[in-house]
Order: sequence, then C-alpha cells, then structure tokens
Amino acid sequence: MTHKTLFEQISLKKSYLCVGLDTDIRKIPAHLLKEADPVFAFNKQIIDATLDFCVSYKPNIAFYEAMGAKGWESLQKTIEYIPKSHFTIADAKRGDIGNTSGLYARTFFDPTSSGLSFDSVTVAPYMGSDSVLPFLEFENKWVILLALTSNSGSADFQRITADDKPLFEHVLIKSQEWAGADRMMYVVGATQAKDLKYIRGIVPDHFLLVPGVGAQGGSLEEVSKYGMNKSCGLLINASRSIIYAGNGTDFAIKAGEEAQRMQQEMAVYLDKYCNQIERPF
Ligand SMILES: O=C(O)c1cc(=O)[nH]c(=O)n1[C@@H]1O[C@H](COP(=O)(O)O)[C@@H](O)[C@H]1O
Repeated sequence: MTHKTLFEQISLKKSYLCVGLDTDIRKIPAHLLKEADPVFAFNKQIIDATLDFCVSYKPNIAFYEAMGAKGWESLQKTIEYIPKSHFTIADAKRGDIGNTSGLYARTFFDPTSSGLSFDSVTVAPYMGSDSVLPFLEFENKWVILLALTSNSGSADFQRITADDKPLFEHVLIKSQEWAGADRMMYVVGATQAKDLKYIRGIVPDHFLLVPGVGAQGGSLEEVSKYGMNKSCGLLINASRSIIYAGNGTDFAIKAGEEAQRMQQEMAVYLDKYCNQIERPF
C-alpha cells in the first residue's frame, strides 16, 4: 500500500485507528475454545466488527509464535482474511546481520516462502543500516523503525545523549538515508506525547505508528494534536482495550463499539488538527 492510498483510506473512514490483534489464547472468551482454531475464530469476529472503524491491523507476532505451528497457521489465516484496503503490520521487532534480516523479510513479505504477505514489519534499529536495508528490498513494503517506544525502559538507551542529541534522534536522522516517507514509518509511543512536536520537526512527512493509548494510558487527543501532519501521518494502535472490551458471547460487539468510539473521537481530531493544504474529506 502506498502513502497516498493509506491517506485516502484515512480520509474515507475518518479514522487513523490500527487495531492490535494481540490475541492471547488464555484471554479469549471460553465459548470459542471448542472451535478448531479458537485464535482465528476470535480474530475473524474482531475483524468483522471493527473493519469499518479502522484502517490498519497489527498482529503482534509473539502471541502467535508462543503457540508454535498452530499459532503460525492462525496468523496466516488472519492475514488472508484482512481485506486489502487495510494496512497490515507484522509487529515482530526484527533486525539482525544482513544475511539473517533478509530471511526475516522473506518471512513477512514473501508469501511464496512463508505464506504471509504483510504490508510492513516493525524493525529494531540497533544493529544499523545493513540490518534494516534487506527489508527495503521488497517493493511496496514498509519498514516501521522503533524510535521512541512507549515502555518505561525506553529511557535506558533511547534517551542517552551522544553528539548533543538523544539516541532516538540519531535513529530518525540516520534512517532517512535508507528510505523516505514512502517506505519508512517510525514507532513513537503515545506515552511520549510531549516529545511528538520535537519529533515532527525531524520527520515532518513520515507516518508514525503510535501504540500506548488505551491500556497503557496515552492520550489520543495529545498524540493527535502534536503528532498530526498534513496527510494525518498517524496510525494509532490500541490492542487490549479493543479486543478485550468484552469477554462474553458479545465480545465482538463490544470490540466494535470501542473501535467506533475511538473512530468518532479521531474524526473530531482530523477536523481540528489535520487542517493543512489538501483535505479530501
Ligand atoms: O511496536 C509496537 O507496536 C509497540 C511499540 C511500543 O513502543 N509500545 C508498544 O506497546 N508496542 C506494541 O503495541 C501493542 C500495545 O498493546 P496495548 O497496550 O494492549 O494497546 C503491543 O502489541 C505492543 O507490543
């Protein structure tokens, strides 16, 4: 999916919501456990219920890998089920020596190899250019690079100053040599909203994937106010607060209601803060 198509979907839906499919077999409603593939049965109903209110889905790969071969099968079925109109993110946080990164890229981008064809993958920048570039060899696929993450430990390394700049700023600057705003996004946690204005100064045109609203307590309005650019430039993820909004037979209805509530709030912020040159909505 291109930058332009993603913005068109955002404009159409009046939403920049990414639903996180962090599906934990230990947390899904009991009545689904009798299904042949409970994880896929859960995801299918969540997707059906939230489709109209979001533009993206982000399965966190850990939740599937933890289940071994069965989990991988659930992931494949889930990705096949998501309509092409929605931007898919493999939240895998990969990155290794070039030779190995190339195989990680095939895992998520080459369906003839793994059965999976995501639009993007989250990548850790720590090992540098040759660990990231193999992901960019796949045409039309995106890298989402960790910049300033939502967790409390993010300060341990990401805020260390070198040459008068925090490490996350070096990541934002250096990585622009590898790809532009048409192939690269950055992860900035919603819990770091006060830094968003500063980050926007460094990467004015890039999309930012912002997790950490909902269960982690980040503010949707603050992120929107400080993070939005002229083509929205935000994908805001919520996982647990949507997919576990209910726990009974009506879990999908509850998830849909929570996704709709967020979409309605987003429509207001698009009107208020995405007020620049082109506004197709
Ligand atoms: O890359 C991510 O998506 C990510 C980066 C980050 O800084 N913080 C963060 O929470 N995430 C992921 O975003 C999701 C957040 O889930 P909830 O807290 O349940 O909304 C999880 O899948 C996390 O692994």
